Amino acid sequence: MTDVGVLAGRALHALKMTWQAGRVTTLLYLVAIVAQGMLPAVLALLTKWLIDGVQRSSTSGGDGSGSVPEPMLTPLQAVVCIGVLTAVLAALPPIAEYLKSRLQRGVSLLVQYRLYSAVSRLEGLARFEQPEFLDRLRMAQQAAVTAPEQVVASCFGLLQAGLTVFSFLGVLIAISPLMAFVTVLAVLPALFLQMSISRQRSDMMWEMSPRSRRQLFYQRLLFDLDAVKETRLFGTGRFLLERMRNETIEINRAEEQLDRKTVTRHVPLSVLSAVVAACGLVWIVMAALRGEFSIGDVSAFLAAVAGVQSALGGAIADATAAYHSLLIFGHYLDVSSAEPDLPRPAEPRQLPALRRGIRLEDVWFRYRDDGPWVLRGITLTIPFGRALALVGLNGAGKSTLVKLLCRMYDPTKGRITWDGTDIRDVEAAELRDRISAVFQDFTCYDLSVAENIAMGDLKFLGDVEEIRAAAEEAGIHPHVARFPRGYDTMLSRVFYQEDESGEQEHGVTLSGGQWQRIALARALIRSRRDLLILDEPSSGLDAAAEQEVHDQLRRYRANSTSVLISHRLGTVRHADRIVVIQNGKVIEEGSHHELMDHRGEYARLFSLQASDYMDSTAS
Ligand SMILES: Nc1ncnc2c1ncn2[C@@H]1O[C@H](COP(=O)(O)OP(=O)(O)OP(=O)(O)O)[C@@H](O)[C@H]1O
Repeated sequence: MTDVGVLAGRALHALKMTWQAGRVTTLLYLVAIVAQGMLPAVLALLTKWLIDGVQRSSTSGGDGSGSVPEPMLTPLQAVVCIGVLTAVLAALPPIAEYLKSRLQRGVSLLVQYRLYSAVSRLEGLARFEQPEFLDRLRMAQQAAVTAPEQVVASCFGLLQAGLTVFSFLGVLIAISPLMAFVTVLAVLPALFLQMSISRQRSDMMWEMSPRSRRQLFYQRLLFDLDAVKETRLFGTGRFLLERMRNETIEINRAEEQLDRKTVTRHVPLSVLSAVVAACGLVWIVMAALRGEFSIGDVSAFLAAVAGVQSALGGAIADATAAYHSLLIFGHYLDVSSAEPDLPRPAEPRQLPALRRGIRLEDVWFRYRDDGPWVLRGITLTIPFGRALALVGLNGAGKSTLVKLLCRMYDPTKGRITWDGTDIRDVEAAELRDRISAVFQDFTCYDLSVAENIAMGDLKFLGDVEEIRAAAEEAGIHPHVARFPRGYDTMLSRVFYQEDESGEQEHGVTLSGGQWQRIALARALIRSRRDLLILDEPSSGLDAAAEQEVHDQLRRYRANSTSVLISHRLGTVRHADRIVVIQNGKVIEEGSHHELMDHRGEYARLFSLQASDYMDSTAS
């Protein structure tokens, strides 16, 4: 159970955000809530005065005598006030609703912006691979949209209910303290029951949240475009559907149990509350018949019992909603205040333009403290102005090494230097600004061709010449030239684009190889960077295209510092230096000819691939 102090802190935080989202709106909303909370009791009091005034006039001929106390207003004044206040009370709900929606929109904007800014401040990748963080992030995304507004709405709802209850009790105490006591007594049993049930409901929702997350996961697999392909082919749709159904059944079962408990306890307690209220009514009617209370008092009592009961019911519902929202809001606060995942240098150093080279010195790395070592004491140099190739079997650690070069993670042991400067002493953003890359698992953005390419360097967004030059270097320009709207063509299956007349039209779907060229163009538009990383840049290309892209890249890489990873050894043979990695260690290093003469792993792999081609041509 989360502690009350923590929940109060979160509620204050949510209220502060609401205030920041719109001060005037918050104040107006508060006024509307206070008015809505107090007006019913004021109306009950006015009604009592009206009835008492009418009774006095009818029993004493208007001379003001008799057992009924003299009301503060004449019947006419009371009627006018009742009319005006009833009109105000009728107008308030839509106004309050409008103010609430306005606040909700402001808060959502603020909260979402803060959440996603906090997520973008995480510079490394490690957090995004922790299931616990991802779960929290998912809950925080949910919370970002709904929780603050729910917390605020619930807090204001509680305030309104509290005001209604206290103002009714105030009216009753003025008539008779005993009557106020009977009213409270009548609602107490139901109140305790609701409190206990609401706590159990919140706990149940919390316990069920892992199931709800799994339910969402299966749901997504059932309509996600990439997943649908496999679920159709492998026929796994029904299997996933069943799993989703089972999660839902379990959640429903827990809800059903609690609902049954609520009904079986609620019915007798509600009856008890009604009996106490009825006894109170009998008592007050008897007392009125004895002349101890006026008819106005009886009417105020009836209004107060109904008002207090319904307000308390509303208050409990609001408290339950607030409790649940505050639990979820905790995830938002955790994520938005998450510490940086990569240690920041106390006094960041400037990164000089690369002149000598990048060096890995005895670099050890594992993804988790309890995981296996992926890199085991790698020492190698990427010389300035030279092309280095990394070669090795699947899982050898090549991509991991590249991620360390970009400082997506820090080495567990050892260091990486840039002309002698440890890259941990430099701001990660400054380091990355010096690097361009095509990753093995590059991103396909549902954006236009031009935007997809300019994502490599946003200063070229809108610069048609630069975008086209990068596309030509990557060999995608001839394809783009055939697209209906050239570089403005949307590359998406899930979004439409609008033509000049505002009509929606389909975008273009690219092949894997075409996407790879777009990713290459994105890396190439990031020109004049110190280091170019190419992790399998041509794996999806046909043989002729691969040859063409590599010839192009060779010209592009001449005299610049680059790292190329490829399983096609024919494409790495021209590199100035080739490093062979096996099980996270460098086992061979040299030029293509040196390594072939050495007759080690590289020579074995190269001959294997070459013989494969030879066999194919021979047969
Ligand atoms: N994010 C990660 N978390 C945990 N382990 C990982 C992660 N990424 C990679 N690994 C593990 O690290 C090892 C090296 O993976 P890496 O991707 O660096 O190999 P690679 O040489 O690039 O392989 P390939 O040629 O298949 O691309 C593998 O055993 C892999 O399972």
